[in-house]
Amino acid sequence: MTALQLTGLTKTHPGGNLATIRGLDLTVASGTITALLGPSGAGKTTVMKLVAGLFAPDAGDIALGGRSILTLPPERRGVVMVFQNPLLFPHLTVAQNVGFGLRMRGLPAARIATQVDAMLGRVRLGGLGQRRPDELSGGQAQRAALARALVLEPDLLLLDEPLSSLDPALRDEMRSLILTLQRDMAVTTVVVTHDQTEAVVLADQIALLLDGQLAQHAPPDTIYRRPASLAVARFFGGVNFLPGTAAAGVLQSAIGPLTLPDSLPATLANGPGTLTIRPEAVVLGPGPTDANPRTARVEGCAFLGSQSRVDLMVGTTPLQALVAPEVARTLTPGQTTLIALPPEALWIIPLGTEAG
Ligand SMILES: Nc1ncnc2c1ncn2[C@@H]1O[C@H](COP(=O)(O)OP(=O)(O)OP(=O)(O)O)[C@@H](O)[C@H]1O
Repeated sequence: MTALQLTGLTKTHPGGNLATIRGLDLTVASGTITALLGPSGAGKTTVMKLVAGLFAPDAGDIALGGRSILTLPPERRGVVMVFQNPLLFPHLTVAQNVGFGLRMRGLPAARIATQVDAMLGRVRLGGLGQRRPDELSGGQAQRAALARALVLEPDLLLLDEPLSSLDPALRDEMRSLILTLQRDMAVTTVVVTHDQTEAVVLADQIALLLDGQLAQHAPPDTIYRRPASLAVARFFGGVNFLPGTAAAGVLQSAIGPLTLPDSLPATLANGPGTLTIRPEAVVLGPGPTDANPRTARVEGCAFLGSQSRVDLMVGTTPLQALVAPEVARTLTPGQTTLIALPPEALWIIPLGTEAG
């Protein structure tokens, strides 16, 4: 078992007034990938450096496999970090770079050569071991950096923005390579990223860090459709928010009574809260009869590439829908249209969690 467990982790940087990381509790299950996601400055790199042993926390604990690693030096923690910039040694060959950590561990040369060869094959760099880093493409260099980390068979792999510097085609290739290797080696992994898409495509769980605190920790689909707060919903592109009061499966709101899903937890289905629905879940057209039909005025449409945004007004309440461009092309600003808000797509953010 090499689960990672952070407990009450707190860190104030020298000269900072407010703690950068405040009482962070986070568990990453053994063999899974968690994306530590958050906007620039949220404290993601600080958490990663605390775990790797490059910073010391003011308070809290870091345990790997059930044992505290807090007092261990970085090289004895069983943690390896792969940075966004591959940071290969320019004067060493690719094979020497990949074998560097094994040499530091004092392994015999023949065993290093065998392990390095096998790992280069796994990251599809077989045959390129004798090249220098400046003879590799950006994607190849990043695969070499991944090989250098994984050849050490770490208990915990920390990846810093592993896809963001790659072009879209390479991104897909790197993504599937990371997922394949991570599953094959069952290495507990934390991916640090500010990019929602990177988090969604790579991670089993997303830990969203806002202002040094854990805003929500859940599978990607849950965090998208069931945000714990307005700040979480906004971070994931949520724009439709309707305050109201819920009782008996119905929310009374500015656009009238809205039928809520049966699956809504009882704590959310009773009392005041803010209803949210993702823009891609708003249906243009009549929809099924029980799907909260409304008449809306089309305010405008914007072509976004694979989707179009439609700005709507129901009475005096603005709503946004994301639809296929061919649907948006049939709409004219000023016209009225039927829309539907399917109950299963509705979610309620309770009052008191609405900061941000
Ligand atoms: N060594 C340091 N000394 C002082 N302050 C620091 C240090 N490292 C980070 N900080 C501050 O801590 C805060 C969080 O920084 P951090 O790099 O952890 O955020 P981040 O979420 O990783 O951001 P980014 O995505 O931009 O890398 C920032 O305000 C930053 O200026």
